Amino acid sequence: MNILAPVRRDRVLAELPQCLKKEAALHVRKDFHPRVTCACQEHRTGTVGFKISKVIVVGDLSVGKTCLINRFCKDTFDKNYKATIGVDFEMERFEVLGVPFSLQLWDTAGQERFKCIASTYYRGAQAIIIVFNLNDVASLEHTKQWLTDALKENDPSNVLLFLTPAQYSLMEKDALKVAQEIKAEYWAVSSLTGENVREFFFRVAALTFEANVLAELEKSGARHIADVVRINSDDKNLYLTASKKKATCCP
Ligand SMILES: Nc1nc2c(ncn2[C@@H]2O[C@H](COP(=O)(O)OP(=O)(O)OP(=O)(O)O)[C@@H](O)[C@H]2O)c(=O)[nH]1
Repeated sequence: MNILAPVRRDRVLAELPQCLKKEAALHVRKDFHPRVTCACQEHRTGTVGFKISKVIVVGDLSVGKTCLINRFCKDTFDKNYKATIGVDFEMERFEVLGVPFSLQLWDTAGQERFKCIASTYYRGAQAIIIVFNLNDVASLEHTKQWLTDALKENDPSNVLLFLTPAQYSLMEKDALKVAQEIKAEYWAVSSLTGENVREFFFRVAALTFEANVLAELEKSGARHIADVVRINSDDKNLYLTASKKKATCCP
C-alpha cells in the first residue's frame, strides 16, 4: 500500500535551481552533477526514491523558523508569534529529474528552555538550515553555536548547510561573511512576502537529492567493485572493465 501523498505539480524539478549568491554557495554548477543526471535517466538511483531526507531548521527564538516552513508548506504567514515547543515537522514530496524525493522539514524551538528537547531530534540530518534575523546582530552571532550543536549529532562531511535571514536589512554583508566562514549557502528570504522561499526550498531539495544519488552511486560502485574483486581477485582485467564501463556511462 502506498501511504505517501502524490507529488504536487508545483514540486517537480527538471533543472537545478541556482544559488542566490555565487560568493556564498555550496556549488555554482549550472546543472546537476552529470553522474546524477545519467543515473536518473537510466533509473539507477537505488533507494533514493524511497528515502525521506531529514532537514533541520535551527536558530534563535523568534527569528522566523516556523514562518519560513509554513510559507513554503502551507503558503501562510502568521504575524503573531507562537513559540515552538520542542519540535514540529512537515513532509514535502518532490520529484527531481523524474525521481520521487521526500524531505522532512524539522522546525525546532529556539527558546533556551526547549533546546534540550529539540537537540535530541538533530541526529541524522542531511541538511541544516540556520535561520537568523537580519535586524538582530546577536542572532547572526549565535549561528556558529547553533551549527556546533547541530554538528555534534551529525557527520560534518555529510551535511549541507544553509544560512537564511528571515528578514531583509543592511546587515547582509556581515551575514555573507559568516556564511562563507561556516561554508553555508546564503539565502535571503521573506516569509512575509514569500520572496525567495520557494526557490530556497527547491535548492535545498535539489542539493540534498544530488548528494543522496552521488552517495548511492558511490555505494553501489564500491559494492560492485568489491563483488568483482571477491569473485576473481586475480582478474585485473575484469576489475578494469567494470571501472571503464562505469566511466563511459557516467562521467
Ligand atoms: N516582517 C517579517 N516578520 C517575520 C518574518 N518571518 C517571521 N516573522 C515574524 O517573526 C516572529 C517569529 O516568527 P516564528 O516563525 O514564530 O519564529 P521561530 O524562529 O519559529 O520562533 P521559536 O519557535 O521561538 O524558535 C513572528 O511574529 C513572525 O510574524 C518575515 O519574513 N518578515
